[in-house]
Amino acid sequence: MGCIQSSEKKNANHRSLLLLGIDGAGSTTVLYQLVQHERVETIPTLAFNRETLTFEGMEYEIWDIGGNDKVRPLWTKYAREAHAIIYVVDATDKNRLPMAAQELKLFIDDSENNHYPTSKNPLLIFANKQEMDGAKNVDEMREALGMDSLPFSNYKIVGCSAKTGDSLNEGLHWLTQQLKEPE
Ligand SMILES: Nc1nc2c(ncn2[C@@H]2O[C@H](COP(=O)(O)OP(=O)(O)OP(=O)(O)O)[C@@H](O)[C@H]2O)c(=O)[nH]1
Ligand SMILES: [Mg+2]
Repeated sequence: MGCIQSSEKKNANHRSLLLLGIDGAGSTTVLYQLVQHERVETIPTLAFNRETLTFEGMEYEIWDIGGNDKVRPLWTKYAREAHAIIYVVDATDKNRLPMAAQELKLFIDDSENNHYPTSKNPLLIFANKQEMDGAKNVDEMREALGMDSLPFSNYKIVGCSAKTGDSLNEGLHWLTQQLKEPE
């Protein structure tokens, strides 16, 4: 296992995305909804899943890294060559929201040490499982994740449901706008 390597990197429309989130947040479900437009039965990701997706003219290589606490230390290793991060949070899991916030902060601190420019690159947060009762909305998530104290100047939180596919494309559309070369 190592950092992201790609022979396609020279393509001006190629971008690597890192899909992260603590275990059970739904990152693998997000991945396959984006790529296959269907909800797949998942098992916990022990290492990573890698898929490619063409979206609005961008050729994405998406790396979904497991969120189990044994795998989390690998997040920063994959971050070096990523152009953007998608962080998936289970908006219904109030007990584990502090952990999701803490892991995002740790990732950022660690990434800065690895020279990953988290303060410049865009961050998309999916507040997932919105179709369930009691899911926290975007404002509640911003507060729960302590976004005001994180060094991201360019982030967006999108409420979504990976189960139904709702609003995933809205999030990816925003990210694509951020990643396009200025004309
Ligand atoms: N209700 C609901 N369940 C979801 C949604 N997204 C994912 N799930 C469920 O949440 C569970 C975990 O989903 P995964 O996609 O495997 O989670 P993960 O973040 O990849 O977890 P790890 O691989 O362990 O890091 C599964 O039972 C999914 O079906 C959603 O939008 N709504
Ligand atoms: Mg997974």
